[in-house]
This record gives sequence, C-alpha cells and structure tokens, in this order.
Amino acid sequence: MPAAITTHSLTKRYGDLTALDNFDLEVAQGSIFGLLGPNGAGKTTLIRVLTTLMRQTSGEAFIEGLDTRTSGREIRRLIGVVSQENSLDRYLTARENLELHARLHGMEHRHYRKRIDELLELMGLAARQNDFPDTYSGGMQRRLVVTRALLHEPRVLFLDEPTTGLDPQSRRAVWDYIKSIAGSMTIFLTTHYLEEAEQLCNRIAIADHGRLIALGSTQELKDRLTGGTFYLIEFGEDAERYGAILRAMACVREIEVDGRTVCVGLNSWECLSEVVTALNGAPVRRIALRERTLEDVFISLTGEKVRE
Ligand SMILES: Nc1ncnc2c1ncn2[C@@H]1O[C@H](COP(=O)(O)OP(=O)(O)OP(=O)(O)O)[C@@H](O)[C@H]1O
Repeated sequence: MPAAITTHSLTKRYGDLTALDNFDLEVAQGSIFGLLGPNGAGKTTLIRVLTTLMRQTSGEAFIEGLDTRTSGREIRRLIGVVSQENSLDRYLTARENLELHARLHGMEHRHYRKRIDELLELMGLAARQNDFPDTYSGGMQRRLVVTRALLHEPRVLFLDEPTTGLDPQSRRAVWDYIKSIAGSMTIFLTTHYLEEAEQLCNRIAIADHGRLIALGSTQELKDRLTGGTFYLIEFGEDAERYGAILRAMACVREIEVDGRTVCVGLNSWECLSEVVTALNGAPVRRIALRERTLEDVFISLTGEKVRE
C-alpha cells in the first residue's frame, strides 16, 4: 500500500525566495497529519503543489503513488481540498453549491442526492440547506466548504488552515466534524494553532522558512525537548525568598519567579522530594506538574513563539 502522500527533496522557489526547501515527508493512509508553522512557513505552497495547482521547482511529490507532475487528472479525482478562502457561490443556496460541485465531479444525480442528504445531516447543516451561504456564520460556512470537499468521497482530504478566523466555539465544532470523518480517509491539514494540531493529529510536522524542522507524534515531539521536569509552586507569600533557596539547590536546573508562583525545572522527577524537604515550613499553596506543550517544542526548535 503506497503512502497517502510522499515527497522527496521537494523544493519550490518564487524567484529568489525559497518557499519550500528540500521537503521530505511521508503521510500514512488513514492518518490525520498536521503541518504546523508560522506565517510564511510554506504550508499553502506545499498544499498547492500536492493538489497539483502548482508545479514544484525540483524534487518529487506523490499522492497514493501517483506523481503530481504527470498524473494531475487522476490525483484531482482522489483528493478533496478546502482552501483558506471559503470560495462558495453566494448566489446559490447551500444545497445548490453542493449539487454544482457534484455535477462538476461527474457524479450521478441519484447518487449525489443521497450523499448530500447524509453529509448535511452529519455536518449539522440540514435545517439550513436552502439558505444562502452569506446568511451563515463563519463556522457554518467552513462546515459547508468541508462538506463540499467530502462529496465525491476523496481518499485524501487537504484542509488549509480549516479554523483560521473562527471563534473558539466554532473552532471546536469544526474539530468535532473533522474527528467524526477521520479514519475513512487520510486528512492533511495545515494550521497555525498548536492546540489544533495537538487535538486532531496522529502525526505532526513543524515547518519554518520552507524547511521541515521536526516530524513525529505529539508525544515524540514533546519527548525531544531537552529532559527535565517542570513544576509550578505557588506560595502564600515570600515567593522570591523561597525561589532563592531553590535556585541554590544542585538538582534545580532552571527557575523563574512570577509573582507568587515559582516555576522550577528539575533534573528529574526524583528531585521533587528534595525540593519538598527544602520547603518544609514554607507557605506552599499548590504544587502542580507543568505539562510541556507543542508551544514549548516550537520555541525550543525555532527560538521563537508561533507568529499568528
Ligand atoms: N505566488 C507567490 N509569489 C511569490 N511569493 C510567494 C507566492 N506565494 C507565496 N509566496 C511566499 O512564499 C513564502 C511561503 O508562503 P506560503 O503562503 O506557502 O506560507 P504559509 O505557511 O502558507 O503562510 P500563511 O500561514 O500565512 O498562509 C512566503 O514568504 C510568501 O510570501
């Protein structure tokens, strides 16, 4: 079984600017794969090349074993694409937008009528199917675009920043729908949002300035952070003083005092008992393990926060 997506040394230049730089990627069939990166990382460029909208400068890309340079027509039949812009026809109702897409894909009337009914139900849009997209909320429009991309039963679905611009509630709704359709196809999504990648994806690639800088599961990426365990200790008072006591301890590798809270990085979790002993009698209100997030991974890899 070929991988859903494979790239070898994929490179795309716009004049002097290298938007994709020797990108090597493999995405297994049936997985949800997230490409994470700040503005300008090359995410949209990669999707354009993979969906045959644009030709690479050099290197190779394959969708289920088909070469993007020579099998454009077959690939376009296999894939569904949700681009950053919603690109709905505002003069057609939601249902008519879907019917138009089905006809463009050569689907038979009998077949697409049933499929549209099912998908509208699944996406929670059935009651509003005869309304115009302009009367929809941003989240509903996004769901309609995802519905449209799913109509012809693609084997690989590309979602370019599916929740950018949505409020947190609509974002969660779109995540739920993506999760509900996962498994039956491969999903490749790009995102700025670390939480989105963490919530949805089995595997994640991090790109910056056109280069792939990390690849793995969320847990693998977190494990690649330099070791150590971080705890947050909240004091009733005198956090600075206790911070200074902790700073002097051999097992403490990093420490940051912020108001009443001290974030302490220990060489390993076994050191926690030493810390607790040192704080005997201190007005400790709370000790919590600080989970490392993808944000930490990103900062450790690129030296900067994600630029949204
Ligand atoms: N058609 C084009 N002509 C010239 N430069 C381009 C073109 N399209 C993109 N670029 C540049 O290529 C780089 C990568 O852009 P791309 O849109 O692929 O990044 P992205 O990761 O999708 O960013 P965003 O998160 O903002 O969508 C950027 O520096 C961008 O300015």
